Amino acid sequence: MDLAKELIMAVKRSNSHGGYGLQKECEALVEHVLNNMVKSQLPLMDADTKNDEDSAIFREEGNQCFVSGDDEEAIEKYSMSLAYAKSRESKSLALANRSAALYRKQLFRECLIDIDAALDFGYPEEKRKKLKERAEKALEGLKQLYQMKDLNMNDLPASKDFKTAEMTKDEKNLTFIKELIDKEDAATDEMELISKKPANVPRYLADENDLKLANGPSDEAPSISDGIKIAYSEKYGRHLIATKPFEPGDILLLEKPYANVIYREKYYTHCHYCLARSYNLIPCPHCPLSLYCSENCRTLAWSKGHEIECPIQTVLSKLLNLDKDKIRILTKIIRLLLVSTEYGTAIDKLRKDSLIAEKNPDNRTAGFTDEGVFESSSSRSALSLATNLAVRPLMEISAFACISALAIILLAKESKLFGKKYNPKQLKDVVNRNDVKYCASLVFRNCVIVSSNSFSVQQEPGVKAGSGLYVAGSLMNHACSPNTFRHFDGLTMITRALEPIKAGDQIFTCYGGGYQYMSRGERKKKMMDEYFFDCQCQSCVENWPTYQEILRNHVGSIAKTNKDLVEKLKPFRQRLLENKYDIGAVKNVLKILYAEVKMPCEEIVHAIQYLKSYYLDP
Ligand SMILES: C[S@@+](CC[C@H](N)C(=O)[O-])C[C@H]1O[C@@H](n2cnc3c(N)ncnc32)[C@H](O)[C@@H]1O
Repeated sequence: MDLAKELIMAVKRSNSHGGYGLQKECEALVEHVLNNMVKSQLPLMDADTKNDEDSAIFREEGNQCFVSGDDEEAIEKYSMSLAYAKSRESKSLALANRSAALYRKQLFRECLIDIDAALDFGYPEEKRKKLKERAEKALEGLKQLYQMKDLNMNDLPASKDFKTAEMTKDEKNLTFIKELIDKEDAATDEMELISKKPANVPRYLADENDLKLANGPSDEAPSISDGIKIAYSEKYGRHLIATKPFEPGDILLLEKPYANVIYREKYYTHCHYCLARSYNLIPCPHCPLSLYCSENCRTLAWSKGHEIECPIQTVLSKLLNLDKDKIRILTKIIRLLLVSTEYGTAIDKLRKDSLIAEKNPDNRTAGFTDEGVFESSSSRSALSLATNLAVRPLMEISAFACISALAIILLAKESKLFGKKYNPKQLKDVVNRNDVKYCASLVFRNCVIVSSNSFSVQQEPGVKAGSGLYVAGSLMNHACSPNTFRHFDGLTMITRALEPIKAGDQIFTCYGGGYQYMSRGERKKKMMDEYFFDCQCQSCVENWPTYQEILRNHVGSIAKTNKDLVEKLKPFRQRLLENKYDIGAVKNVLKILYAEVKMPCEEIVHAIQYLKSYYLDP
């Protein structure tokens, strides 16, 4: 058996449940791959940089989309053009063109911000007349929009979404737009109208006022409700068990991500830092790949990793033989390394902490801090998440080891994480340094941790903008018919009860293979291939029909068989006919139905859809 295979087998044999207990084996494996990699010819590392030629190409593509009436696509292309633009003139052209598409999309506020920025960047004098006319029309449009909404400018709500501090420099100054508005009094009102963003308060917050865990936070895991405990068993690994009852809609987990990244396909539509959809993206001044919704996000991102990631990202984007999945995993493992080592300043501290964590033989409390807490922001807790190393195929472990070695080479060559940037000749020595070897083992562990534990961040229903590592959320096991569902407030993941939950029930989430849309065979295969377990949830054991089949065949319907129950539900049905978002009525329907009938049942399926729409509909 060759050495690499022997090292992989050692990793598999380490048989640790979570991320701890395999440090030595991981380090040996990645060290071996790293040493081979630096001895061989490294791939050409060309950087994707800002340049006016590419900016012009994307601007032209944007123009074609604009002419064909596709404003969304045009805005995205113009954002690309802005990101690649090097000269002030190219930036002004991209911004001016984006403002045209924004105007047509009736995004008047965003249109005005772009016009102002275009003028600020020195938009060519001979074309300014048209731009200023657009600004006047956009201002008019904005006023009409507010009148239509019957909103007094003074009533514009200063919601929690209105982040004054996060407005871009251009938003705050709006110098040129100010010049357009001549009367002083009017100018104040109109400037207010442009800079104040109408609040977009989610429906549930209007009712609930604030997001709060049902029963408050637990002492052992503050992101989890006090009515839930962390448990461990051979069959389920770590998992969550209710110790108190919950009603549909109750918040069971409320958690910010330990680390998050944007998906590549959202680079030019979403903020790289907070993952919000933005039509006014502003670019990183150094690379053509990262854009932000505000100056505040741009500044925060720089100090929280982008300074290190920026040069790596530009090289990654041009590396041959790297498909989308490999780039995605590389981005995630580098981000996780940066967060856990506090951007390279705490490598030694983390190594010492790992030694303490490795000594805990108890699978249930693996990753608990010295204070006995499973903490969403703690590196010790994050690095304790399930790795599935013992059951992963050899090929996958070997691919992860190669990806990890590549990550370390990129970090050593392109960033100053290890003190300075090293040239190819120096790499042989660098990779044998203890801190570098430790980081190599960490990125390898990160590969297996993120592949078993990441959640997609969906701030708008159905739109997966990026991926986050939610440490406490990762303790939830999967069921194809889960008793919870998730939604997002910014980056915060909110997990709510979908049905009445009893003390003693396990808390399940769905990893993506729901019974509603997938056959049992497909689901079981997905769970085995991606998460290495044989799903034994109720919908798998009983082979429930899909949603479509339940609705088409009226599966389990009470309409004809249970007249008393139908009568009991009548007042709530009436309320829902009048207002589909009457959450009190939905919760009552679910409580009554679950007490008297079993799934699969057509009426429960309907009620679940009402519950989800209340929290998920825009
Ligand atoms: C996100 S983790 C969940 C927490 C994990 N049980 C632990 O011990 O940390 C995902 C892994 O948990 C295990 N798992 C998840 N759902 C399961 C289920 N329904 N039955 C058995 N194992 C499950 C699988 O090993 C899966 O790869």
